[in-house]
Amino acid sequence: MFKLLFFPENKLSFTPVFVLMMTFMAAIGCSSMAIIVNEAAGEILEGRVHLTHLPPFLAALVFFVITKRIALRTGIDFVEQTLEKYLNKVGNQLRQAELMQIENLDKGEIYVKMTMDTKKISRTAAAGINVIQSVFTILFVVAYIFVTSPLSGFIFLGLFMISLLYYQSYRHSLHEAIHGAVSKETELFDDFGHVLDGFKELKISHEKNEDFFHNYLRPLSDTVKRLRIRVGDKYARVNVFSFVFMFYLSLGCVVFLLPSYVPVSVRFKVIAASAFLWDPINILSVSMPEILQAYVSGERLDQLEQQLQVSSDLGEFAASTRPEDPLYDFNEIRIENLRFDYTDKEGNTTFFIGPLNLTLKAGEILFLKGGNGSGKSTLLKMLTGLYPPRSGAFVMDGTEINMAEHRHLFSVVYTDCHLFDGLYGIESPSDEKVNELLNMMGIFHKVRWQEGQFRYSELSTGQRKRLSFITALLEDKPIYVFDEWAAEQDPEFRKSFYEKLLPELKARGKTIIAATHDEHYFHVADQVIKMEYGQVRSDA
Ligand SMILES: Nc1ncnc2c1ncn2[C@@H]1O[C@H](COP(=O)(O)OP(=O)(O)OP(=O)(O)O)[C@@H](O)[C@H]1O
Repeated sequence: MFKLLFFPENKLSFTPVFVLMMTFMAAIGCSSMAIIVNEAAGEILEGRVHLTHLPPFLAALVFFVITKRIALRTGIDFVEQTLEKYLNKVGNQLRQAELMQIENLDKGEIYVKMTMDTKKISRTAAAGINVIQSVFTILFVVAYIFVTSPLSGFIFLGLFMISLLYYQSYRHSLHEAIHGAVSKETELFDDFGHVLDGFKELKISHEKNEDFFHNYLRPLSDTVKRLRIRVGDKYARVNVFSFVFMFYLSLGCVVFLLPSYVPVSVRFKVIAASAFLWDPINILSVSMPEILQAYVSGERLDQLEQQLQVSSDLGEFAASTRPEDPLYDFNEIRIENLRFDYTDKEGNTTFFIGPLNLTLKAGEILFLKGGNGSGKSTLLKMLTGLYPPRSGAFVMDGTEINMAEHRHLFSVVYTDCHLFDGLYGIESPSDEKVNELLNMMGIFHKVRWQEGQFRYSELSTGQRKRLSFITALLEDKPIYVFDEWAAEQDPEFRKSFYEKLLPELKARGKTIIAATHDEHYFHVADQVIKMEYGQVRSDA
C-alpha cells in the first residue's frame, strides 16, 4: 500500500513529494509566526511597542494558510485516488483469480480489508499531513531556541532524542499489539456474519443460541476488548513518556537549571518559544495512534494483494487467457488420464479424482451419478476449466487444449448458483424472448424483466435455479452443465426438465453434462457414468 502511495510503478511519485514540500512550507509559515510573536513579545517586555512585526506576521499567516490548504487538499485527493486505484486493482485481481485461490480466502477478512482498512487509511490522510507539519514545526522552533540559547537548544534536542528512542523501542510491540487486535476484530466480524447467516438455526434452537452467544461470541468480543485496551495502554505509556513527559521535563530544565549567567530576556524568549511546541506535540500525540493503525491497515492490504497474486503453482493454467478467436465448434473432447487433488495447507492430498478417461461427443447428453462426496461437482469444476488438473490432458478433436482457455464453451448452473441482477456479457435479448422464457419456466408471475434487469422480491431455491437456467439459455453456449439442477424442482417440472428441456437443447446441437441422482430419467442420456471415491466406475 505504501509502495503504491509513494512508488507507483517503481518510480517515486511527484505528488507526495509536492505534498511534503507544501507541508514543509506550512511548517515554515507556522514557526515563523511563532518566532515573530516571540520577538514582538520580547519587545513588549522591554517596553517597546511598535508595529514593525505586524506585516511579516500577516505575511507568515497568509503563507501558512495557503500552503497548509494546498497540502491538505492535494494530500487528501492523492490518498483517495490511490485508494481508488488500490480497490480497482484488488477488484481486478479478484475477478481474475482462480477458483482455488478464492476458496482458500476468508471472505469476511476480504470485506474487512476492503472496507474498514481502506477507511482507516483514508481517515488518516489529514492527520498524516498534520503530523509531518508538526515534526517540521518542532524542528524549526527547536532550531530557533538553539540560536537564542544553544544550551537550551541542547536540552530540548537531547530530551526529544531520548523520547524518540523510547518511542522507537516500543514501536515494535505496539505494532504487534495493533496487529493482534485487528485480526481478532476481523474474527469477531466474521462471527457476526454467522449470527446473520445462521439466524434461522440460532432462532429455532434456544440451546444453540445461548451456547453460541455466551460461550463463543461473548468471549471473543471480550478478547477484542482486552486487546484494544492493551493497545491503548501501550500507546498511553509511550505517549505520556515520550511526548508529554519529555516536553515538560525540557521546560522545567530550562526554567530551573539554566545557569545564572544566561540573561533573563533570553530565558524569557526560550520559555515563550517552547510554548509554541505544545500544539505540535499535542498533534503528534493525538494522531500517532491513528497513523499506526493506518500503517497496520496498509500492511494488511499488502497481504491481501499478495494472496490474490496468481500462485506460481497454477502455472500455465492460470496464465491462460481467452483466445482472440475462440472456438465454438468441436466434435469431441477426450479426457485422458486426468487427475485432480485437493490438498491441505501442508500439501497433503485430502481427496483426489482420477486418473480419469472419458470421451464427450458434441450434441450428446452425459449424466454423472454417484453418492454424496463422490466427486461429481469437483469433476464438473475441472471439466469447465475452474480447477487445474494435476496431470493428464484434455484433447479437443485431436489437439491438446488448456481447459481454462475454453471456459467460454460452457454455460453452467451450479448447485449454489448466484443470480446477477442483469444479463452481463449477453447481447440484450428482446423483451418478448425473455418473457417467453420466464413463462416457459413458470416464473413469469414472480420475476419481471424491466430495463434490462430481472426484478423480483424473494425466490425459492427451485425458482432461483429456473432463473439461472434462463440465463444459461440466453448465453447460448455449446455445452451446458447442470449440477443437480432438478433436485429442488417439483415432480412436474423435473419431468419437463428431463423429457422436454434437455431433449430440446440436444436437438439444437447442444452438449449437456448433468450431475443427477434421478435414476428414473437416465433413459434420456446417451451416456451415464458413475463416480465413486473420485473414480469412474464401469457399472453405471
Ligand atoms: N474446496 C474443497 N477443498 C477441499 N476438499 C473439497 C472441496 N470441495 C469438496 N471437497 C471434498 O471433495 C470430495 C468430493 O466433493 P464433491 O463436492 O465433488 O462431491 P459430490 O459428488 O458433488 O457430492 P454431493 O452429491 O454431495 O454434491 C468430498 O469429500 C469433499 O469433502
